[in-house]
Amino acid sequence: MEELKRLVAKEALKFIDDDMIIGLGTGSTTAYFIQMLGKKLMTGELEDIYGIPTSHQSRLLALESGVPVVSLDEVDAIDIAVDGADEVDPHLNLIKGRGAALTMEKIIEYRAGTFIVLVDESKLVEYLGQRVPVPIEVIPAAWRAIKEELEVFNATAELRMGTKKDGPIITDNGNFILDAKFEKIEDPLDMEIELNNIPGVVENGIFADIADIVLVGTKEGVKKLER
Ligand SMILES: O=C(CO)[C@H](O)[C@H](O)COP(=O)(O)O
Repeated sequence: MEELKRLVAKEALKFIDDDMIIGLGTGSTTAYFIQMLGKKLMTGELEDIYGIPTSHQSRLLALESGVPVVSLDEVDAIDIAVDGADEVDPHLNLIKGRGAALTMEKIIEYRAGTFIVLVDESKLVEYLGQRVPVPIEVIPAAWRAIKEELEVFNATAELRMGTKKDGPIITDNGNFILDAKFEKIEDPLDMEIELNNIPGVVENGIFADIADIVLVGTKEGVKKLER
């Protein structure tokens, strides 16, 4: 599995040129990409690259790997964003947010000229919601009301708990995460909009219609899917 992650990360580097502003995703697959990008900058194979991190994780890793970082308000445009995903459907709609960084990820990736997604073939699904719940970032005071309101969509939601912390996890933005299990998401774009219409929802992990390219790591090599 780690080999497949490395493989797609290496493939993503082929899309990178000098003078680019790159959205840096969060998670274990993108971590390989950030480290490889750092190496190319150190050897001089790439120059004048700036990364826009989508989380504390990607920011710290970029700094450690020698990738200079800037924030969204310092740039006019983002050339490319590279990130992982938890599910990819046949139309390249995604579920993201296992790493709880979905809000900043969507802010950056929505605005990127090209959004490249890195997954292994186990993440390909027939419909969204097949394997994983949809993470929803919520304002802490509203978590219980939102959990109950999600029943309208036949979803059962759990407050995500910390592992090396007592109580719920706190996102980079100071909020909670509800993991909402849906029976089947028939219309990802509609559901993405509906969820964001609930007062107290900051953002949800359905990324409909924004991925341009999905690089899929398989035992036979990397497959490129395009929208
Ligand atoms: O959405 C994410 C973090 O919020 C990740 O990109 C997603 O969970 C995939 O992670 P990994 O590459 O470790 O499987």
